[in-house]
This record gives sequence, structure tokens and C-alpha cells, in this order.
Amino acid sequence: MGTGSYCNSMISLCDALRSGCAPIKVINMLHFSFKKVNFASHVKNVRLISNVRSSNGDQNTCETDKPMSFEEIPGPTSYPIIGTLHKYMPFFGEYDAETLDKNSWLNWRRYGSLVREEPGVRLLHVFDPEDIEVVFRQDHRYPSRRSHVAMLHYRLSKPHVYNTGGLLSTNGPEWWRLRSTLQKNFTSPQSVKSHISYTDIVVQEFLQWIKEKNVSHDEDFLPYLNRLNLEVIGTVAFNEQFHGFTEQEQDRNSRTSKIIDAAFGSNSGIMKLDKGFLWRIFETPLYRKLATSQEFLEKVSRDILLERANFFASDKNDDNSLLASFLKQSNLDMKDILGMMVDILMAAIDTTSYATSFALYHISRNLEVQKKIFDEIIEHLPTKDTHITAEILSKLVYTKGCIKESLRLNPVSIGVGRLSQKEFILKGYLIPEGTVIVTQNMVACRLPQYVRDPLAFKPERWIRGSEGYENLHPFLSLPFGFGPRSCIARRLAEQNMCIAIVRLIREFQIEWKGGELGIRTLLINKPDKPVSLSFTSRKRVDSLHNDVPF
Ligand code: HEM
Repeated sequence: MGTGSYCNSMISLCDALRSGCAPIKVINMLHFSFKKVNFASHVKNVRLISNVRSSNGDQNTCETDKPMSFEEIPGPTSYPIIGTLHKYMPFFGEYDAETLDKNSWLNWRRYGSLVREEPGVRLLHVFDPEDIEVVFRQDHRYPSRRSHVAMLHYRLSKPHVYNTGGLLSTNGPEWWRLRSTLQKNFTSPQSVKSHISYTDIVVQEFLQWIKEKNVSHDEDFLPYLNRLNLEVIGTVAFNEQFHGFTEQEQDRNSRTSKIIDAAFGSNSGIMKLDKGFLWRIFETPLYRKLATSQEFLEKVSRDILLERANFFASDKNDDNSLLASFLKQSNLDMKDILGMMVDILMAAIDTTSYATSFALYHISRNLEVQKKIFDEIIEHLPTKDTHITAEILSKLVYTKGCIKESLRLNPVSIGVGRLSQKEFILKGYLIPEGTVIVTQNMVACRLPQYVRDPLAFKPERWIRGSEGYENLHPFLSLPFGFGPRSCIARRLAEQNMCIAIVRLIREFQIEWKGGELGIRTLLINKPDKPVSLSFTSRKRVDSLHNDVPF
């Protein structure tokens, strides 16, 4: 079979994967493609070199093999000045800037597991978890990312408001000053657990609200989840109630609605602005949108901060919000804290809502899985008014397996970005300093060479001791990134998702009513269609089957 038919078979494979073809059919197609095609033979040669180096235990100082240059890495043709940007041109280019997963599939099937691109920067896509591990092992004291470049520009242009670009966009020692100070309260298990009871209260209010609204599958559930996650993060991070479930706050001009819009307005422009440069010359509409969104989040944060700062000045409070802990740090000033508050509003709402949407999507399509979650929940929350505690959460092993499995199939980010800070050798190629590296975890997580039956939703693969347990490569699924630069709120986000899912499944039998759910990548992976769920009260299900305790 020639390259043409290889491409065709892989195109059908990609189409099949995206269109929700039965997983087994897709795997068969994959095996067929692998069997018939000599998969980019030069990549194999490079692998040999890399293996020799690995067995010597010293990748960087091999004297006999001269590393191949970065330009020799397979990838789309790069032209002077425009590099590979032509691939992203509307009408002509075959890549769509909003379907990054599709572009990655195309790259992987054409060029193999290491792909070079030059869309204005030196870019390397890494698909193999072994290589992903090598990338992260290079990590420096201050791991860097090249992202949020326009936001960095915006914040640095307002030195009276911000000291830095904030955690998301700052690199180097200044990033570490912020991170090392802020992360104590974000990540310590004790501090994270201290937020369980408030979060549970907010989630129960949310349940009450969606019951009153009689939410049906004709509505998109995502906006509901946005409100929930703003309310949760408001309470946990700022001890602020936004009252997002009230009639008044549902108005599109309310503070809640405008924060959700501004968070999305900020996030959705970041990636396109990172790729472009015109905003450096004049204020483009997209840059303006980013600036307006940031201004609104700034205003909300400033109002809360001023009120709280006065309150804390009295030193008589038992507030355990993150903001309370920030205000006690002597090496943070108000500008640092304001920047972090804006970062929290930007980073918390869409991420958790998309991740929860996809988890509900998988759980509601797999009623067997849902039954197992319900059985586990009912064992630990025998009545609806049992409070969720840290001890209960620690026992919900299956539910947590579902969250991990959903994040494997549908991570919020297609992979993790890093900026190399010194040259290193990967698969026999010399990767120069300053290369933008994107680890392609989402694609790798759907490949049969790394995961058994990869497109099936099988929470058991994460559960040690269960029959379906799989010892997956530790660098395969990295939904929260890796190392000191990983998501600062990982534990909190997982906890919030778990509490929401537990309460929803405890209350309702949930069914998926939409078609196959794909992704649209603006910065993170948003569901590409409405999140269409039907909620049937367990009371009703119970009276039908009469086998579930209440
Ligand atoms: C399910 C929800 C979430 C997912 C999947 C997620 C994922 C990620 C990922 C992949 C990164 C980049 C990590 C890396 O480069 O190694 C990141 C960074 C970050 N996340 Fe999250 N995140 C989530 C929720 C949150 C929440 C709730 C907050 C805030 C309360 C938050 C705040 C941040 C911040 C500030 C960073 C930048 C950290 C740094 O550069 O030091 N995230 N997140």
C-alpha cells in the first residue's frame, strides 16, 4: 500500500474517531494501518539512535553519534518568513486553528511521533510518553511556558495595577516568587480539605436550583455548570457569594453573568493572540476584547479585595479562604494579590465546567458505570443529607476513577506546553534552547499502543487491584500538567468535580441525549455541542425499580 492509501486509511480513522464509530472498529482500522505501512522509516532509525543513547545512560554526551538537526525532524514544509503558517490560512490551509486535536492527528499520521512546525516560532509536538518524560526531565528550576503573551503585554502596560503578568504568563524567578508563596494554601491537603463543607453546601444549593428550574436536555447544561463553578470558587477562594443561582443574577447584565463572559472573553482570545503579532502594532478587536474582559475581572477583584482587606485589618476573623491566606503573606503586595485573583477567575470557571461536562457526558452514556458510581455513593452517603467529608471522599475510589478516565479521554488541554531552556537531545535530534514544545497527551491517550481499548470509557483501568487495572505510562495522561509548573489548583479542582458529580448522581439518574461530543479548542477544549442531559429524580427511578435505599 502506498503513502496515498495510508493517508486515506488514516483519514478515515480520524473521521471514525471523531464521528463516534464503535471503538473496536476503529482499533481494527488502526491495526490494519500499522500492519500495512512502513511507518515513517526515518523515525525508526532515529529511535535506534535514541535507544543506543538511552542504554548508555547518557543522552547528551554521546561521542560517536552526531545528533541530527532540528530541521531534520519530520514536519510540514516550512517557507521563509511565513514558516508553516500557510497551513492555518483560512480556505487554503488544512489546519483549523480551533480543532487542534484534528491537526495533531494529521501531524501524527503523516510525520510520526515527533513533529516539527514553524508557525512563527520553533515548535515541536511530542506524542510518545517516553519522549514526553524526557521533555519534562529537562525541566529547569523555573519551568517556562510561552503562552498568554498578549495578556502579559496588557498587564505589564498597567504597572499601577499589576507587578507581573501573573502566574499563568510569567516565567523565571518572578514566577517562582509568586508560585512558591501562593501554592502553600492552594496545594496542602489540609487546606484543600478545609473547603469541602462549603463546597458541598454550594453544590446542594445548585441542585435545588436545577430542580426548581426543571432543567431538561433541551438546554445546554454548560452555562449551569459555569454558574456552579463561579459560585464554588467565589466561596473557596474569596469567601464571596456571587448568588449566581438567583433570578436577579441570571440577568445577562448581572455581575455573575458578566464575570462568566469576561473569563471566557479572556481565555478564548489567548491562543489566537499568542499566534498573531498585529496586536503589537495596533489594538486589534481581539486584543480589545481581551483588555475589556481583563478590566472587568480586575474591577470585580479590586472590589472584593478592598472590602476584604478592611475586614482583615481588624484581625478578628475565621475566614479560611485563599484570599485570607494571601493577605497574610508578607512578601505579597496588593498588586500581586489582585493579579492572582484575576488569574483564579480566569482559570477556574471554564476549566472545571468543561471537565465536569465531559465527565457527565461519559457517565451518562455508560449506565453500567453510572450504576457502579451510585452504588458506591449510596454506601458512603446513605441519606441525602449526609455531609460529604474528607474521609468519605477518600473512599469514593470508583467515582475518582471515572474522573481520571474522563480526563484521559477529554483533557481540558490537548497537552502541556514548555519552552526549552537549554538544548537537549530527543530521539537523536538536537532540540535547541527556546523551542516551544507541546506534549500531545490527548492524542497519545487515544492510541492503542499505549492504552488497551483506548476509546472505551473504563474507570477500572485506574483502580489498582481491579481486574481491568492497567499500569499506564505515568507521562501518558497529564490533565493537570507536570512538575512545579503544574496546575496550582489540581487537588481543589478534582475535589470540586468529585463533590458535584457525587451530589448529581446521588440525586438523579442522568442520561445523555445529544450526539457525539467533540471539542473546539480556543485555549482549552470546550464541548463543541450543547451538553444535553436529562435528569430523572432517583425517587422516580426508585419507585420504578424499588431496589434503592433512600
Ligand atoms: C479540571 C480543572 C482544571 C484543569 C484540567 C486544569 C489544568 C491545568 C493545566 C494543564 C495547567 C498547565 C500545567 C503545566 O503547564 O504543567 C494549569 C495551570 C494553572 N491552573 Fe489549572 N486546571 C484546572 C482548574 C484550575 C482551577 C480551579 C484554578 C484556580 C483556582 C486553576 C489555576 C491554574 C493556574 C494559576 C495555573 C498556572 C500555574 C503556573 O503556571 O504556575 N486551574 N491548569
